[in-house]
Amino acid sequence: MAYDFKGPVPVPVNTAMDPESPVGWRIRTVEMHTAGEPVRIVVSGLPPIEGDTLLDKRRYCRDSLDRFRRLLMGEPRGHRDMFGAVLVPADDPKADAAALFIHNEGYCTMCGHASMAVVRYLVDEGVVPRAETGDTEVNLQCPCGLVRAWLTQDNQTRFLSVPAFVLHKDLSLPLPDGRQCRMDISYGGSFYAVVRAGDLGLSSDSPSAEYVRQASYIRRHLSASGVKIHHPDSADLGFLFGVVFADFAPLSVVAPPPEVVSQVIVFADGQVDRSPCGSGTTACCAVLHAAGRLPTAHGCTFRCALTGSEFSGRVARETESHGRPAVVVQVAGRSFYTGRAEYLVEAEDPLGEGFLVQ
Ligand SMILES: O=C(O)[C@H]1NCC[C@@H]1O
Repeated sequence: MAYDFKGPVPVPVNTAMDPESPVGWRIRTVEMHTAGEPVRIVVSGLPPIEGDTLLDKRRYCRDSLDRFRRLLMGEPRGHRDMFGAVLVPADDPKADAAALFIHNEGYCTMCGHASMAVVRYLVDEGVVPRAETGDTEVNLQCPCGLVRAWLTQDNQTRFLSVPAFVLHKDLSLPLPDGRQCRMDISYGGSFYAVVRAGDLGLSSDSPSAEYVRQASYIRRHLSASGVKIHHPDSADLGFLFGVVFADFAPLSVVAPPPEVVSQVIVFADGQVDRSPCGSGTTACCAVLHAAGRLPTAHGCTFRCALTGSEFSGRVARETESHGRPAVVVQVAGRSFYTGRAEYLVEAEDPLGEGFLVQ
């Protein structure tokens, strides 16, 4: 499959234009999905993204180019649950390419489903030449760090994420009926609160709006109770990105390792993942491993309870992160093309910069 993007620096720069206005820019994208979750890959047409490191570039986009995120993610070009990846030159010499991730609220630090799509795209484009036999290795720099990935000959992607760890174990979450339920805060390239869906009365039949409501309750509770979320690598990584509602048995119960974990992930501003969420799966594996419930190398299927789409996940090895026990998790899935597009904004369009209906 051939697209217009060629080479490892995919952002042609038109410096004559005004980055303060989206009018006149022609932003080209390749549209994909991974396990049902959209990935709008921005391959060209954005203003120059300044910054020495990827985290600097992420900050620059947030502070100076956010109108482009809003117009690409918001309506009428996108929707509340749209997700994107912006390809930028890598500053890590070990990386083949780098990506920033965008969603309905901002810029996340890791994205498994989008990394899988970007890896396939980079190989199809020839940015990373496809191995004649066997898997093609692609090193993708993400804001959280370097992600090693492999594309198989039949276009499945698997990746090894950055070290994952449980930051807060066994926090107590008060429920409206006076009971308390257990919650962990776990890092899988982004921080997630991991709860058992059943403890909050949620099941695979529950509407997605109910998951969104409960995620917002959990966020409010964590923020009011002053739970600190920090990552020793960078202050930019230290924030709660989402909530994993998983169906595993209470972690205090002795049970065999799960074969299938059914889960729903809500992230950013009430955005609902259609996929099992690569970084959420990573965070979930770290919780299960820390609880002695997921031995190293035990393969597990992670299924999105809303769409039925699946990733496989397993702890590849134990490691440590700044003196804390951690694990390297491997996640695998598959991405598909859905189209390509060129987006523009007309000067007379009062809704040109995009919007979201609450
Ligand atoms: O796969 C993932 O990691 C993600 N999907 C949407 C939100 C997360 O970044």
